[in-house]
Amino acid sequence: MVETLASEGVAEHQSAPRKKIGETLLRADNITLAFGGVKALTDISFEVREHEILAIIGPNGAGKTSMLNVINGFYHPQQGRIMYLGAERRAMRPHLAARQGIARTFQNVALFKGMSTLDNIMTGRVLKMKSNIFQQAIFWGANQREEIAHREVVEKIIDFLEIEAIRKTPVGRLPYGLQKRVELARALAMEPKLLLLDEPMAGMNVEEKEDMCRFILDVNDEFGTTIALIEHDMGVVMDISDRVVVLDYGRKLADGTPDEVRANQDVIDAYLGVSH
Ligand SMILES: Nc1ncnc2c1ncn2[C@@H]1O[C@H](COP(=O)(O)OP(=O)(O)OP(=O)(O)O)[C@@H](O)[C@H]1O
Repeated sequence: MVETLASEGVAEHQSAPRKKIGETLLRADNITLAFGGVKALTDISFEVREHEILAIIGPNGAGKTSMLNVINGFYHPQQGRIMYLGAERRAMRPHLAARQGIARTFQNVALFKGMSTLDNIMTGRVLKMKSNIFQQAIFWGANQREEIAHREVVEKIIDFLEIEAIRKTPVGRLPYGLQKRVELARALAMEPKLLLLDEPMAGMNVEEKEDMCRFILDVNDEFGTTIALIEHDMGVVMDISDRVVVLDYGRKLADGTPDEVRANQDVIDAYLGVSH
């Protein structure tokens, strides 16, 4: 359910400058994406700046997930282009986008349920591994050193996200909030420049949401990771975002700071259901 902009906590929020936002990391220029007769995105342009937390919001079906799928190369728009790290990005597959530093989590947790937390997070290192599985099977010398280096990165992330206690637990046995945290850990294991989070708080209770908010802010602060997230909880969006892009029926309705977006009449109308 989409909450209204007047949800609890929003009115009191004062956005305080926390950090220095950098240059444009990624820019979407006039993106149009259609599935047959359904236009999911129409002429969408916005940018994601280094070190910021950008929220993409909008009612159900507004095109938010489609936009993330365009950014990570899963969908190829019929029109428009993605500029990334100062250059136009050619059509690519998600694993190539991942190699370029774009990692994501999914609306419904997408983990290997029978595998442990540790092994799931290690899969986030696969694209960074130099040795192939045959070399790893022999496991000596350089391969051993590489394995140890990857483990060190993963151990740091486990420590950072406070999931030591569940490192050996199969993720299918974990409560939903912790599964979401493991998915975040796996995305972080890719050491992304741009982290895409699709509804990171969906289905969580208040306490789990507070934890996830804290981890998102910490990742952004301590690793300097740029984050673009989709979230329906307006209290969360207004509290943690530097900027907000609002989509509605596949079109961009507004783009600005939380305060600007909150005061935008088109946004208020869309959320209060004024007819178009
Ligand atoms: N693979 C697809 N095939 C056909 N139509 C699609 C596909 N993906 C998305 N759509 C359509 O595109 C529109 C935008 O969907 P999208 O999932 O991007 O919206 P959303 O804002 O993420 O919605 P929600 O908040 O419900 O997740 C919808 O009308 C949806 O039905």
